[in-house]
Parts: sequence; C-alpha cells; structure tokens
Amino acid sequence: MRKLVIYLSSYKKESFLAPFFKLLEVVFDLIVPLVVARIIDVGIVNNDRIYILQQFLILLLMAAIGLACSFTAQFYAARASVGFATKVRQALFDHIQTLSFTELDTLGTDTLITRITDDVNQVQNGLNLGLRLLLRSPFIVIGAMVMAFMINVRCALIFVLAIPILFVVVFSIMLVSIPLFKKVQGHLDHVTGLTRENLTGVRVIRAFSQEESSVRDFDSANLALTKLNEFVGRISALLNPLTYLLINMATVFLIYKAGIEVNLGNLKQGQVVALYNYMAQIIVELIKLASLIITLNKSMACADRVASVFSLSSSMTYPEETKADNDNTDTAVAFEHVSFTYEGAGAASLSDVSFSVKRGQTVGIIGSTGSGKSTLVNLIARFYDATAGSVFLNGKNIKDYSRNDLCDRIGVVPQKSVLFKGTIRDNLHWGNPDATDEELWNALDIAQARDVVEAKEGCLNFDIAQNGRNLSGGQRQRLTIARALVKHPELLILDDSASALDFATDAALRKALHNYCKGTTTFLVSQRAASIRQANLILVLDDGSLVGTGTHDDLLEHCSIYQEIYYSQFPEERNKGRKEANV
Ligand SMILES: Nc1ncnc2c1ncn2[C@@H]1O[C@H](COP(=O)(O)OP(=O)(O)OP(=O)(O)O)[C@@H](O)[C@H]1O
Repeated sequence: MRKLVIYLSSYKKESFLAPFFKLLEVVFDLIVPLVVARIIDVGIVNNDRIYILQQFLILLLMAAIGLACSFTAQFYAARASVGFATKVRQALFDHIQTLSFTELDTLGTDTLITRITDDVNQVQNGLNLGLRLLLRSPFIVIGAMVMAFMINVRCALIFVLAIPILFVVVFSIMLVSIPLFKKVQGHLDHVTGLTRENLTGVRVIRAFSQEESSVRDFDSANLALTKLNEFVGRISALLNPLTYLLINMATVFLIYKAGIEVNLGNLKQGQVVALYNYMAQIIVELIKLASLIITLNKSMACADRVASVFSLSSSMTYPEETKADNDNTDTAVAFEHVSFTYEGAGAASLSDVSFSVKRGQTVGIIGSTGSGKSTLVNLIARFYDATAGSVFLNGKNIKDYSRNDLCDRIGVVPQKSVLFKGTIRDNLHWGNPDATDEELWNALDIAQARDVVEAKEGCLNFDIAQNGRNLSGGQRQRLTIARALVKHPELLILDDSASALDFATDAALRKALHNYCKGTTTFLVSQRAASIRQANLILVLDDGSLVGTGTHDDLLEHCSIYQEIYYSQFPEERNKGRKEANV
C-alpha cells in the first residue's frame, strides 16, 4: 500500500478536507442527544413551548450544517479516490509496458487485467470510504463515550466495558477474513482467464462442439469463486449479529443502571434518553467501522497485488544511448554459442546455436513444430535475452543498443497477426508515424495487400475492428507485413507470417521482398520448404539445436532433417533423385 501512496500526493488538499468535514459532521451528531435531553428535561418538564421550538430550530440548523459537511466530505473523498485510481491505473499500465516478455510470461495476461481493473477499483473504493469514515467512526465512539462520562460516570462505565469487547470481536473476524480476500482475487483471476479463453476461442469451441465442456469448466470455476465469496461473506456477516447482541446486552444493562440513578435523583429522564442515544450512535458507528474494515481489508489485499506488479522490474536493461562502435562489419547478425531456456521451463528451447548472416542476405529458418524457430528470432529482436552465449547485430552485442535504436532497426511480423482498433492508415503508421500515403501504398504493394485495402470501403480509412476481427487471417497477415515494411527496417523478421497466404501470393510476396528490400537482411521462418528454398542461407532447427546451415542444395545433400522435411513436402523429387541415382 505504501508504494501506492505517492499517487495520492497530488490530492493532499482533498485527503485532508474529506476527513475534516466528516469530523465537523461528527461534532454536530454528538451535540444532538444533548439538545434532545434539554428539550425533555427543560422544555417538556416545564411545559415551555417556546424553549422547545427554539431547541427544535437549533436541531434543524445543526442537521442542515451536518448535511452540508457530509456532502462536502463526499465530494473531496470522491475527487481524491477517483483521481488516485486514475493515476495508479495509468502508472500500472505504463509500468507493464516496461516489463520484458519474461515477466509478462510469468505473471500472465489474465492476472494483469484483473489487477489493472478490478483490483484498482477495490483500492479506489477503500480509499473513498477510508477518507470519510476511518476517522469518523472512532471519533464518534470516543466522543459518545466522553459525552456519556459528562452526563453520568457510573453509567458511562458500562460503555467502557462494552466497547473493548466489541473491538475484540470485530478484529478477530477481520483477522480471519483478511487472507481469504487475497484468495478470492486469485479465483477471480482464474474466472477472468477462462472467460477470455472461451470468448476468444469461441469459434474453435463451436467447431469442436466443446460448448458443454467449456460451460462446465466455467461453471465449476465460477462455483468455486461463489463458494469462497459466500464463505468470506458468512464470516463477515457474523459481525452484525454478534455486535448487535453485545450492544443490546449493554443497552439493557444501561437502562437498568440509569433507572436506578434516576430513582436516586442522580440523573434526569432526558439524560437517560441522551445516554441511550449515545449508545445507539456507538452501535451504528461500530457496525459501520466493521464493514469499513472489511472493505479496507479487501482494498489492502488488492493494493498489495497492484503493488507487487510495481515492485517487479524488467530483467532486461537497455543503455540510454547505443554504445558507439564501428558498424563497418558486413555481418548483420551473429549468434555465438547461444542457449535459451524460458523462465520456469525445464528444458532449453535453444542449445548452443552459432551462425552468422551477411547484410542483405535472406535467411530461411525451418524445423518441426516446437523446434525453436520463433525463439531464435525472438532473441534477434531482443524480446528475450539469451541465457548463455551472445547475439550480435552489426558486430555489436545486441545488449549495447538503446531500446529505440534497436526497435528502429528491426521490423518484426509475429506469428500471430495483431492489428489494433483504428483505420488501416493508423495501423500502418505504427511502423512510421511520418510515412506519407505513397509510402504506405508502396509497403502495401510489397506485402501484396493493395487489393485488400482497395477492396475496403474508404481504403486506408477503413476502420479495423478490435483485434482485426473484420479481416480474414490472410488479410491480417498482409497488413502486419506492410506495417513492418513501412518502417524500412535494416532487419526484417517474418515469423511464419505468410502461413495464411495461398501459394501464389506467398511466392509473389517473396519476389517483391527480394526486389524492393535489397539492402534489408530478412529472416523468413516457415514450415514450407518452398518458401525458404531460395534463401541465401537456411538454418535447420531440431529440438532447439542447429542441425544444418547452408543453401538449399548443400542441405539437401548433407542434412538428413532438411531432406526429411523437404521430401515430405515434395515426394516426387525424392523419387526423381532415386531414379537419377539408379541411371
Ligand atoms: N513463453 C514460453 N514459455 C515456456 N516455453 C515456451 C514459451 N514459448 C515457447 N516455449 C517452448 O519452447 C520451445 C520452442 O518453441 P518455439 O515457439 O520457438 O517453436 P517453433 O519452432 O517456433 O514452433 P512452431 O513452428 O510451432 O511455431 C517449445 O518446446 C515451446 O513449448
């Protein structure tokens, strides 16, 4: 929680005025029973109507001022809590952007969504209530006790006995429920995760008729959350009957004791009413305090979860400026004994990989599913740092590049095409915000996406829906390729990004890339041997190891894994080879 307090610093005035006005309201609340006592003991006993009317007007005035104080306190508390939550949400979002993929993989998207939405809302609620009620309730409890002492010490002693017992009950229940609130948020993460998975994968679920099982999974997660919530709710609900029981017992004892004092002539009837009113105020405030503490506990648990994201820092650091060095080498990318293991994964995804690529070359990367192709190109883009060995870009260790410089040099088209809500032009401008329409069309031409855009209403102004769901898979892929090309990167990485394209378009794309991106070093990850066949260099991966490097012809001669992949896709060529050998 302390980590989050800095975001309240712009709302110091509000954080002071909200409890201040609440305390002013309390002063009036505490005077009311005294005025009522005077109405009974002076006005009614002496049958003085004017006095009663005067006191009644005083009561009305106090109520009006109390109400104004309450509204003002509410206003300032809302301003502080809403402003605070906005700042925390923004800072949390900004902080998440600074985390590396390793931290993002470890935390997971679902919990991050819950933390930035539900958890921050809970903290906002807690702050709002805390600013208004945290001081008010103890102030009223203590104030009412002081007033009771001023009226009659012997009766006030009952208050002194009852209040600590109530505190013990309230706090014992709190102690039990605090850890449970954290558990509730954990379950909420799980339900959010399932919701996301089921909604994003709804087409697959229907295609495989898995509606029933996904509904069953969701129901059971939801039920677990409900049960836990009910359990916590039941524990919290114990508070009211227990506090009421104790307070009512104290009230009965108070009236009994006050009756004796009235008979002895030490107390007037009006004062008994005042004492009773103070006891009632204490009941109300203790119950409010109890539910306030429940809300605050919840908020604290959520604040801890938010703060734990803030306390994570990126395991990846970048220099402010790219270290000055000569860029004269003609080697664009080099791997030296690179190994990589994902955080928490048992086995390495890449083991001792070494190769080098000349500037302007086209490199094909091929291998079976899960062989480490994406992992390899992710290391070039520095999405992850190698766990052993080094990656070099233009002869310089990739860790010596500033973040912006590295980002400017590399254009990545990830395996999963991601587009954002906005026009096609907006999405393409991610590559270069200053690109002219001519440059955008040029990139679209190379990416074989001109037809796609021209067919859409408004062309570059066509509105893409969230996640690009109003485009086909192939259209999305072409637009993401164009987006990377708009950047004119010196290194272009296409991670299986033509998989949804038909063969003719795939071939046209490769030809266009070859013709228009002459100086660009291109990495083409593909499962299709035909897509990488013409590459200057082909890397063959198998279970994280580099088992072949060379041109298509070299590999076809010497690399058994490449032969296996190639001939499985072109069986007629294996037969052709056999026939030639026989002749
Ligand atoms: N974020 C991750 N956390 C843990 N393990 C991962 C992660 N991403 C990939 N892996 C593992 O690393 C290995 C290599 O994965 P990678 O995605 O690089 O393979 P690939 O060759 O690109 O596969 P495909 O052709 O199916 O895309 C796999 O065993 C995979 O399970």
